[in-house]
Amino acid sequence: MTTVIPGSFAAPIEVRGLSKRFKNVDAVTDLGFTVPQGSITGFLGPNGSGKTTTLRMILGLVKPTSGTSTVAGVPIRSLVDPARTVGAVLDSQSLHPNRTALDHLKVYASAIRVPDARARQVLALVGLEDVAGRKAGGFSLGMRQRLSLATALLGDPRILILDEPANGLDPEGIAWLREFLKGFAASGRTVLISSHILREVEQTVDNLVIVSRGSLVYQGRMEELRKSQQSRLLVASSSPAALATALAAKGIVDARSLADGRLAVVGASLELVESVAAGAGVTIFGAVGDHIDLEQLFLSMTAGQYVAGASPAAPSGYGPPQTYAPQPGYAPPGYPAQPGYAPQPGYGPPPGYPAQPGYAPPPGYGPPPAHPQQGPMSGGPR
Ligand SMILES: Nc1ncnc2c1ncn2[C@@H]1O[C@H](COP(=O)(O)OP(=O)(O)OP(=O)(O)O)[C@@H](O)[C@H]1O
Repeated sequence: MTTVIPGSFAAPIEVRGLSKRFKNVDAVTDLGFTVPQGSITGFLGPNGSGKTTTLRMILGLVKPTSGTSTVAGVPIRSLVDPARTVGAVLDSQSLHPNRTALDHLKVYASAIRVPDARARQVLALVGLEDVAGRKAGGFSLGMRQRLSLATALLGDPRILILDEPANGLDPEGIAWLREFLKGFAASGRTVLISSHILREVEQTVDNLVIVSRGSLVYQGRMEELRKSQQSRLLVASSSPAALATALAAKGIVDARSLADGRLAVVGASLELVESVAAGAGVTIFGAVGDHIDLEQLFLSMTAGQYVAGASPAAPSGYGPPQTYAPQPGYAPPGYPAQPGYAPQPGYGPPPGYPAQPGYAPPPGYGPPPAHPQQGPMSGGPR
């Protein structure tokens, strides 16, 4: 059961008309979506479709060319205590190799002014307490991912943003992450998790935002997308046209001719098709079941066949749900209009966040100078 956090009426993450152009590359174009509270929202798209750029804009690490985004109802730079509202992992590779897991966490605990004791707590949360004294340089990819996640959890945030956290994880690691995130969301908190492989997050996410070439192609609940998957029968017969007519007379109207001469029939069993064919004097030469899986659907959506707001155009009768709009209830009534987002010169993480790799913070800003490599919001501006 989802717990609603009192007083938090704004959507955890709201993106409106967001665009980013890098010189001559349109990385993100007029993107809009809402991440519902308590959801684990998968942010999916092929490599280069603008996911990381979007996450960086939401986190205030990249200045949008146009559009707005809010976290907990306000532009991220307006959050009073950002690390306690949102934790993010953008790059788990940027851990200092000679620093122990515990020391790494203490550095960032100090930067966001949480007690050192919290470092041990988050290590336990991600199952790394046994390697607290080991240097991160010797960590496997999975351990690095966990340590990055622990860093993001230091401020006990109610929103987590994770960029490809399942990347390179083995099935056991993915299963662990799934259970962790489900537990996180079950307490009413919210996760936005990106991936370029639907299968990787299919069992984890309950809501989806799918992008292709920087634009939205689908937004909605996972179960809606699942429902759109239908099995069909591919029937070879002596007269596809006569069979289609006979099926239509029995109320089976979704029967289409394929280029190979077979009839693709949706919503009828083989027994029914055989009996209708027999009644119409049509001979069936053979029939096979055909099931399109979610990954195929995802690939077809991101191959540019579908556009946001349009009806699916797949000739085979398969496609995503007809409406790509947010689900009812996902945009709370009375949700306040977003103020214009006016990024500051020298755009970067909001005050209260440690420095990011590649990010040049103002003097005196960020964690201890030795190795400002990662924090509750890791990664740097591009
Ligand atoms: N700093 C930059 N300068 C120029 N182009 C950039 C920059 N950052 C990203 N891009 C381009 O913007 C597009 C979107 O990249 P982005 O990294 O956001 O996509 P992505 O969906 O996260 O991809 P991946 O899954 O490979 O990380 C790509 O064409 C990329 O080359």
